[in-house]
Amino acid sequence: MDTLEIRARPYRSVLYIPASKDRAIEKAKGLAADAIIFDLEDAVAVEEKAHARDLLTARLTEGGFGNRALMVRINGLDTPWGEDDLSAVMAIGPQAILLPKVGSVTEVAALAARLHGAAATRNTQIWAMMETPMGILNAAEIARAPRMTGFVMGTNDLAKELGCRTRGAMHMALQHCLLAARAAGILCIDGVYNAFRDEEGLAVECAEGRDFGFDGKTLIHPSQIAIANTAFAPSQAEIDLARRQIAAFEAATAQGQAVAVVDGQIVENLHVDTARATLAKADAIARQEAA
Ligand SMILES: CC(C)(COP(=O)(O)OP(=O)(O)OC[C@H]1O[C@@H](n2cnc3c(N)ncnc32)[C@H](O)[C@@H]1OP(=O)(O)O)[C@@H](O)C(=O)NCCC(=O)NCCSC(=O)C[C@H](O)C(=O)O
Ligand SMILES: [Mg+2]
Repeated sequence: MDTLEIRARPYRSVLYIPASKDRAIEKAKGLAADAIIFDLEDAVAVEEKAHARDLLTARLTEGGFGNRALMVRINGLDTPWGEDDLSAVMAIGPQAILLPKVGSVTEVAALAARLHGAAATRNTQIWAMMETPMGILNAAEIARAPRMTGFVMGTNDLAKELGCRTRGAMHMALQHCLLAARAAGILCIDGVYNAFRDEEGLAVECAEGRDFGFDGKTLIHPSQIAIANTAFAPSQAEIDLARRQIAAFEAATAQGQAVAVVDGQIVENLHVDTARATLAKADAIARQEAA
C-alpha cells in the first residue's frame, strides 16, 4: 500500500475492545470510533484466551461493524496462545493484525511470509505495537517491514520496561517512532490514557499527541472517543486557513511569484502541501462519518 492509500481513512480514535467481552463487541457497532482493535492480548485473562478467540471469530464472521477499520491484536507468537490466535485470524482475514511487543523487523517479516500463504489474508496489513526498548531502537527498520502500515505506541509496557514514571520521560521514544513512521510513510497512533474517567486529562494528552504529529489516539473506553475525534480532526479555523492559503498561493503563482502572504505569514509551496493534506483529512473524516 502506498502512503496515499494508507491515509485515505482517518484514525483519530482507535478503540481497544477486549475480545472476551461480547457486550463491548456488540456496543462497538454503534460507536463513532474510526478504528477498532479487538484485543486477544493483555485485556484478556489467561483463562479466557480460548473463549475470546472463538467469540471474536464468530463476531467478525457475522460482521456489522460498518466502515470502521478493524484490526486484531494477537498474543505474541512466542507465547502459548500466539499460534492459535494467528490460525484463527488467518481464517478471518481482518484489515490488519497488530503484533505486540515487536522487537525487530525479522519478527514482522516472518509474520508477513505466513500471511502470504493464505487466501483470506492476501490483503491483511501488519501493525506493530511499539513498546519495548529494542523495538523503539529498531523503529526505522520495522516501519519498512513487508505489509507494515501502522505503529501503535504502547506507553504502558514502555513505561514498565524503562522504569520511568512520566509521559514526559517517553517523549524521545514517541518522537523517534513518529520519525520512523513518517520516513516510511506509515501511520503512527499515540498510546492510551489510563485514567478513562478523566476527560480533561485526556484532552490535554490528545492535544499534545496532535501537536507531536500523531494520527490519532488509542482508547480504552467509549467515553474517550468524542474527545479524540475532535482533537485529531482539523478545526474549522484550520480548514478555512488552508483554503485561503491555497487560493492566495495560486493567485501569487499566476503573477509569477513563489511566495504569498496570508495573515502576515509567508505561504510557499510546502505550506500549500500541508494545506492540501489538511483538506484531504477533512474530506476523509466527512466520508467516514457519512458511511
Ligand atoms: C476500563 C474498563 C475495564 C471499564 O469497564 P467498565 O467499568 O465496565 O466501564 P463502564 O461501566 O463505564 O462501561 C460502560 C459501557 O461501555 C461498554 N464498554 C466499556 N469499555 C468498552 C470498550 N473498550 N469498548 C466497547 N465498549 C466498552 C461497557 O460494556 C458498557 O456497556 P453497556 O453495559 O452496554 O452500557 C473497560 O472499559 C475496558 O475493559 N476497556 C478496555 C481495556 C483494554 O482493552 N485494555 C487493553 C488495551 S490497553 C494496552 O494494552 C495498551 C498497550 O499495550 C500498552 O502497553 O500501553
Ligand atoms: Mg502493551
